[in-house]
Amino acid sequence: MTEHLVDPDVPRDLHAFIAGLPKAELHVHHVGSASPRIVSELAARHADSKVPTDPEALVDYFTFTDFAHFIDVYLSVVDLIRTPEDVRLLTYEVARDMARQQVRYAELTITPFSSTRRGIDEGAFMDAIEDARKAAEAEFGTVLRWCFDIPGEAGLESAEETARLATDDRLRPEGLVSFGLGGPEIGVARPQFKPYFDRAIAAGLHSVPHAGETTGPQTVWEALIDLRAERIGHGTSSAQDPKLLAHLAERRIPLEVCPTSNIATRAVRTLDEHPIKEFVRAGVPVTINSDDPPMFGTDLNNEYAVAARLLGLDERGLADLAKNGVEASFLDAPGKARIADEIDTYTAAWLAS
Ligand SMILES: O=C(O)c1cccc(C(=O)CC[C@H]2O[C@@H](n3cnc4c(=O)[nH]cnc43)[C@H](O)[C@@H]2O)c1
Ligand SMILES: [Zn+2]
Repeated sequence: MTEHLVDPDVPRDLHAFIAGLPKAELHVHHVGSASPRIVSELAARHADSKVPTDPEALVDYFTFTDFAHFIDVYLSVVDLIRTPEDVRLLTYEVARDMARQQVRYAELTITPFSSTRRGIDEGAFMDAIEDARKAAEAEFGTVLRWCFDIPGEAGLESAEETARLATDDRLRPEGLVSFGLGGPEIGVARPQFKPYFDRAIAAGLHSVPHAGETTGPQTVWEALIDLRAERIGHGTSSAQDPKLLAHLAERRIPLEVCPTSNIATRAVRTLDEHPIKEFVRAGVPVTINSDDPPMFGTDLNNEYAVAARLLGLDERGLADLAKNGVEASFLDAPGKARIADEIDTYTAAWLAS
């Protein structure tokens, strides 16, 4: 258990249960998962960077005034990823951190445009993530899949490049399962990305845009209608629209909820005001995720502890939440059944002990 992340309002044995619970993570960013250990190593490799090398100083550096400030800091860490070897190191080490939290399966959101525009060769980039994926699965037992996302604020040039990298048969990596849209939402209308999502969907990818993180429920409707979203990244403002909640519940469209992220970027004022309870009450499938965990001073286990507190969950409730993540994933049916069985076996053994 990571001591600094122990929520005093959650019993210690529930923290211990969460720490051992097999989990799937569906909303977590590649660069945003770089721990102080990884950031320090990359910053030391590239000494001209303004990113601190001292893990202690990173805590202050990762304190954000608003979403725009978060993106500025995020891009300064992106600037540390300069070579295919940096890409491989980041990916492999992120998987190691996930395995320590009993993450069995993760869909990692990667922004290839940010790397290719900084001069990393596209083929070498794909080889680096695939090499790390295979090594991580063999060595840590964590299965990684990729979501390639458009960094919305970088415009349609980035959308074109992301769609090309995701759909070109010579480049498209084996682990790619979905297509997303990230970055700021204010001033970056979702419908303009429809042609790129159409191409990705035609190529067999699932649609998982961010929507309703920093804007209202209309953005979530646009993600559903224009981008044919199968899951919604965040979807926080959906709580403001009862018809939207009913639609998400009826169509079984999961929300990728990341509670601590929403506080860190000031999208929600306090955890107690987080709408996760409304989502559950409305019957919307809720999954728990960490988004950019070290940047937000959290990890997936802590997000489950936060959810346990906000939703009043015991071990069985937490196991159901973990199974929501498995069910909402893009794993095949035997893969889902394997992790769900593992969750049940673990929970039964825990309750019997
Ligand atoms: O890479 C560039 O050169 C570049 C230029 C202009 C704009 C951008 C971006 O907008 C990058 C945003 C980046 O942020 C990622 N991200 C991480 N966490 C979140 C989140 O909670 N909500 C939205 N976006 C997030 C996202 O994957 C983009 O890659 C880049
Ligand atoms: Zn995100």
